Amino acid sequence: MAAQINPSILSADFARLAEEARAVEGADWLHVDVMDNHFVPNLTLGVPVVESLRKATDIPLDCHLMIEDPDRWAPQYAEAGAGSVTFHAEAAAAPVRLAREIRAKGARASMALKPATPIEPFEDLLPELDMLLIMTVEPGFGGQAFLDIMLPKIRRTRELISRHNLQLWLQVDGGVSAATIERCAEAGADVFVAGSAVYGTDDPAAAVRSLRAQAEETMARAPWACAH
Ligand SMILES: O=C(CO)[C@@H](O)[C@H](O)COP(=O)(O)O
Ligand SMILES: [Fe+2]
Repeated sequence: MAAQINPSILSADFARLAEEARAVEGADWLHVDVMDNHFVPNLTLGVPVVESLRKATDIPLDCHLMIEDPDRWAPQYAEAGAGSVTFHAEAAAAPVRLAREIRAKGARASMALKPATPIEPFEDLLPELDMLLIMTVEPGFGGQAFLDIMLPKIRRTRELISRHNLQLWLQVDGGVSAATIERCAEAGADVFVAGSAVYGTDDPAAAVRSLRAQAEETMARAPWACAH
């Protein structure tokens, strides 16, 4: 079973984003953290940068919107060229309508849960999504410590995906590194965001390959993956 590794550019050099995208050649997606300084206490980038990044790399863009009012703004990221658009459940007024609008624009629809947000209330929505993002840190910053207390939520989410026989990807985001990726894969994640664990190294592309090998080795013996 394939693991997907999505380097987060939040840990890259924003003055050299095109070069930093080239530095992770071979990554499955480029994770683009959009922050508005309202939903989270940090400000990063918006649609114009996504449009430029789209022209600068062939790696598909995985936009993680940590913004208020995604119902209004999220479709514009699909139009800007994002291959996947993640909105936060805590910020969306109408998540089903928003997921359908993102899909209608040709992008994969994804929803994120902050650490304190349970998965169970969203069980019936899962068929409307292509990916679910479980935050393993509080959103807003890279380089934070992984929250092990999120592992049960990853397991419960994987169980829901299996029970309903969904093709939903399960992404983890925050503190994912060589020290934590195996726990995430064992619990049921199959898409892994890594910012500081990739861009904090001398060879980001090698870090991507190494993380993917670790995740796939773990998935190969994980009961949930064998049941697929
Ligand atoms: O969305 C976020 C932070 O809010 C993440 O995508 C971080 O950018 C991941 O960085 P690391 O924890 O891997 O350094
Ligand atoms: Fe993110």
